[in-house]
Amino acid sequence: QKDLHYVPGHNGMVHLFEWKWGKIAEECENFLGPMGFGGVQVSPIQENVIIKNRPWWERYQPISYKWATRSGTAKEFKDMVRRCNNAGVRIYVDVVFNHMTGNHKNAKGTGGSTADTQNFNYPGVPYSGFDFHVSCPINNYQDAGNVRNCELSGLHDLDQSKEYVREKIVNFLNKIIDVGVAGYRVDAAKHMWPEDLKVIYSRVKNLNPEHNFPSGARPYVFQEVIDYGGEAISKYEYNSFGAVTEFRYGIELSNALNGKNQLKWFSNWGEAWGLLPSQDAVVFIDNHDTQRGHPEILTYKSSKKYKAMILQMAVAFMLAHPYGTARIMSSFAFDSFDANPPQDSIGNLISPTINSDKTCGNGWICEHRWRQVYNMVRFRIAANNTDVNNWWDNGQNQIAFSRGNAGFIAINGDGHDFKQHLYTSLQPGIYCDVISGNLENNVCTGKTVTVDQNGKAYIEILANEEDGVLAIHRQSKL
Ligand SMILES: O=C(/C=C/c1ccc(O)c(O)c1)N[C@@H](Cc1ccc(O)cc1)C(=O)NCCCOc1c(-c2ccc(O)c(O)c2)oc2cc(O)cc(O)c2c1=O
Ligand SMILES: [Ca+2]
Repeated sequence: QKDLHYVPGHNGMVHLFEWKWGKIAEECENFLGPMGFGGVQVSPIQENVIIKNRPWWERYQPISYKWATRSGTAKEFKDMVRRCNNAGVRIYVDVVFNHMTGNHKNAKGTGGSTADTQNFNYPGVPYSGFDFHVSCPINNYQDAGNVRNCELSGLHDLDQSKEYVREKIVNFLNKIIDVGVAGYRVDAAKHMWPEDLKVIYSRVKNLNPEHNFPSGARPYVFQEVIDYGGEAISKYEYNSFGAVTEFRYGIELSNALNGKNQLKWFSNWGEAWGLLPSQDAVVFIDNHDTQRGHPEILTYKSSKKYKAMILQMAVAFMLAHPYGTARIMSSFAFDSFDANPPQDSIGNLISPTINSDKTCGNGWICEHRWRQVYNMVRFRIAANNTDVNNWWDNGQNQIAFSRGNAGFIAINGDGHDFKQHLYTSLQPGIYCDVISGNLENNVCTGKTVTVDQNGKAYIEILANEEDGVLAIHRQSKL
């Protein structure tokens, strides 16, 4: 019997990677709330070790469970959760409890804690040698025991089968629930035993009713299990007691839009492709790790405008399709794997500036502020609880489908024009295409689409157009 998890509105969440708490609060009030985004995944809130040059992955080396990072203080975090909840945007915390740090001489944390890492001593928790697995390297992904009980990239591996360790983790997770958070992203879940995770989650409180959650609602827990297939550990070991990140989603869709797969095959996209059950899956195109380690996966890194276009097409498809809970990556520009987030000369994070055209500056990409992205989040809201209907394709990479009688999308992945009269199943009327523009002051700033008395419309996406997508829905009707 699955817990009633509190599932975010299927209108999508955005990962505001490395944003400061105060800035997230503003973004909730000024943009995400008004645009209908379901939630925000924030970077780890627990104190991490300070590493020279401040690589982004220093935040994945905890030194204590104090809420003290470069994103802000405990007070700033609490205030951000309150403001985002009030704006109708839920907060999901990236929690790191598989491990602590690697070996660092004179280790110092972002909250001032010290640790004797060579001797597994973390007074800030406190943890000592007894709380860790004996040091061994993870070196065999065909051996489930090795992957769970040894050190991931040299990071000291906690033993979650120990009552004392469970107690420290559960206390950390419950304090987060107390301030109104809606759930967690569990980092490196693949490296922890499912039965230990099940016990830990069962001890976490229900969501705090003071933040208008349904009474008895359970935290929405989504677990990072990097499973492309072929390893001893499977994503299906984790989805009976929580949601799981579906890593195959981004790969398959990127392949299709990179021409290695044909879009026509996506007519049965979902479990039939070996993906997790829809209600257990968190889906995304790229994430903070794949952006850096997997060049074949689409990212904002638009060395060519073309790349940016097909990322948008992939995100548009993800948001138009009902499968899974969609997460959008919002990044900072980087030119090397380890690159630090935008920071000043003394290591303080520099927040994005918001330009008059709603885009971001200061080295932040803000994919969630791209018109094609936020408009497709609104499409997802308008199409909530409907299925994929009226699938059409041209046998290659031109596809179209409806979502009940609430929405209709067409995608041109071929190198030639898309010109078709198609049944949209929408009410007759004039609709604004939300990819090429907005519905503003009762005018379409982009294309208009006329749906006739029979629900049919002429759909045109020329090969040389900037966006290979056309999308209309019941909220974009004049
Ligand atoms: O590349 C990285 C960091 C990557 C990373 C960080 C957080 C994540 O959630 C993640 O998915 C990846 N870290 C760099 C640099 C590094 C960091 C620490 C260290 O002790 C040594 C090196 C790196 O080259 N790491 C080795 C390859 C990536 O191996 C890591 C993985 C990982 C990658 C692929 C998998 O299939 C998998 O199951 C786990 O997860 C982490 C989780 C962490 O919480 C902290 C980590 O350091 C890591 C992590 O090093
Ligand atoms: Ca482990």
